[in-house]
Amino acid sequence: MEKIVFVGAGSMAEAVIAGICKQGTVKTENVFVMNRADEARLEFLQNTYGISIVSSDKNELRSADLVVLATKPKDINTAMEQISSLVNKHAVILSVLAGISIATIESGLGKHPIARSMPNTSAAIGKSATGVSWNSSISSEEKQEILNLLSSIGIVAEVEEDDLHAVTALSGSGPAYVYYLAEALETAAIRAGIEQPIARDLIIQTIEGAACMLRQTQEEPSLLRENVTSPGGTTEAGLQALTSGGFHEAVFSCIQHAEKRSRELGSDTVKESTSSS
Ligand SMILES: NC(=O)C1=CN([C@@H]2O[C@H](COP(=O)(O)OP(=O)(O)OC[C@H]3O[C@@H](n4cnc5c(N)ncnc54)[C@H](O)[C@@H]3O)[C@@H](O)[C@H]2O)C=CC1
Ligand SMILES: O=C(O)[C@@H]1CCC=N1
Repeated sequence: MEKIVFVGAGSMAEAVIAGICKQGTVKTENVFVMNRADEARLEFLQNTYGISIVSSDKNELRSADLVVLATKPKDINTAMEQISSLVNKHAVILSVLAGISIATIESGLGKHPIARSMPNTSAAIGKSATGVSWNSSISSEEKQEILNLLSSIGIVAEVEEDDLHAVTALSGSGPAYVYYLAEALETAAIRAGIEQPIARDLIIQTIEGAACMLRQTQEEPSLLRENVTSPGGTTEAGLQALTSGGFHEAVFSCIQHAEKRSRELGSDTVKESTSSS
């Protein structure tokens, strides 16, 4: 896919742009970006990644091979109204929006080949964990091109469309849970007397080391946990505190609430488009 237009120029668009530009997946001069109103933001992306800004007549959409939808879910109906008459009828559409169904995109833009994906912000360093599903109009060549593009920003799993809500809860939002854990560990470490920069370094290495152990050893997380946990030792004492603090219930509830919210984002958008038509 030669020419790519990003509709929406926020954090997720930047993470994908950074990933594909760094990996050399596409030529930067063939990547265009537009947003609602923030010229300074577009200039920042242009200066940082060497990509181009969509012109005021949005003519680039007419010749785009791939249009990436990257607005907030609440803004997608308006965005689709603004671009639908301009988008090249052969263009593949790649959505990164939480909750928004393929059917909603088809009703906004017509019958295009559509890939609905859920990456995460680690795309910026080629480490996204992305889920993707397809509509029936997409060809196997187009699927392969999207898989190549998404693989350049991390790992990709093809899933049923309905499972994207759970994928969103798990790996779309997932980096935030890990950062939240890092914040809590750092606060606790400082309270225990460790200097902040030292605490930060130890935490980063601990998270990275544990993730690498999971990948490289291919062992069960429970076995790796048991290997750390000496009977009557410090880890056992720490884990007991997590268990009695409701750790499992909290994690279960976290994923459940995030998944539910993803479903709501989709149905809010459908309601909004029905009430405005
Ligand atoms: N931030 C994250 O970690 C992730 C976000 N997502 C999804 O990515 C999408 C974007 O999220 P963020 O980048 O965080 O949001 P953001 O608020 O940073 O960016 C949204 C962008 O859309 C633009 N926009 C709004 N209306 C527009 C219109 N009519 N035409 C053109 N551009 C328009 C805004 O100007 C802004 O540049 C969301 O749908 C979210 O669900 C998916 C995975 C992870
Ligand atoms: O919080 C959100 O709704 C988006 C989707 C996944 C990550 N951020």
